[in-house]
Amino acid sequence: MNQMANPETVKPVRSMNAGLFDGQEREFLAIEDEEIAITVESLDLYYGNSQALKKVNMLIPKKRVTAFIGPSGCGKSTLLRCFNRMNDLVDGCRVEGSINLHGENIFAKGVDVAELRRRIGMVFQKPNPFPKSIYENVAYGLRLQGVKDKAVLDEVVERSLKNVALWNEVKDRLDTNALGLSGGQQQRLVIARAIAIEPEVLLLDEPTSALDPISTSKIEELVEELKNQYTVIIVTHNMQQAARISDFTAYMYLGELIEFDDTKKLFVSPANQATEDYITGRYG
Ligand SMILES: Nc1ncnc2c1ncn2[C@@H]1O[C@H](COP(=O)(O)OP(=O)(O)OP(=O)(O)O)[C@@H](O)[C@H]1O
Repeated sequence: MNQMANPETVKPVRSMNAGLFDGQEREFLAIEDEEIAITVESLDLYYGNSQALKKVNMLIPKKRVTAFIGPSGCGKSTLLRCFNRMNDLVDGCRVEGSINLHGENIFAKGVDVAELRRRIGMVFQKPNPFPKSIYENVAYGLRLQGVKDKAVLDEVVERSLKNVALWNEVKDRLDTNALGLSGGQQQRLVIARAIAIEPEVLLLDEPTSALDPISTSKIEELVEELKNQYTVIIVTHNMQQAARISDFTAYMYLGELIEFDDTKKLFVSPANQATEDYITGRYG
């Protein structure tokens, strides 16, 4: 699979998808010009006898948003969960191949998985705040690291909540239970909890699919901000969302990476017929 389409094979812009990019006038990004955060090489993953990922090769650019799209069951979440070795928790799951995070193989013997998960934060479809105060949710990771200084904790809690645009909504009730927040607020809180410990990468697994449109657009705006500091990888079923917020998109099908490219390029001028069928709604 070629990571990038040959410019000579680029077809005329399809008007149908071009509309998704109104107001996004920019040059196509080329993976070759990007600093790479994660390198996936020849990755196979099996759940028991069933193969869920097949020889996936992929470069994830640093401080960009990369979206994984594809039909249900194609392996998007499985691949995402590989990056912080969440699949280790699944009985009978086995991987072959490698994933390098800034040059280190995360599957190598001796890798500290807890430390890996500190470096690679994850947010799930359903917001999962702890049944603790708003403050303690954000301070949680730092407390685990042994930070006790109240001034440090206060500063990080405030900064993290400001970064997710939640501070003004909660600053007067930091001691109340986080479960009392709305779903959209909970999801922003969970993202604040993830960034409080300054991960390098943020994995977002369909972070807005349980949210209303207003909360969804707040999270999308937030993702735009987050990429200034973090490498963001997002699984989404929503192609408009991928078009709105991602820089690069990976289209997966039946465990294989079919196409990976600049998002706009992939949507308006895909190199692969299977990608085109999917993004134009002809799939299935
Ligand atoms: N814990 C598990 N045990 C066994 N098989 C699994 C497990 N998790 C996923 N699978 C299988 O692996 C394949 C890929 O699933 P995965 O959830 O990664 O796909 P997906 O593209 O994220 O799907 P969706 O969009 O529906 O969330 C599917 O065939 C699924 O049934």
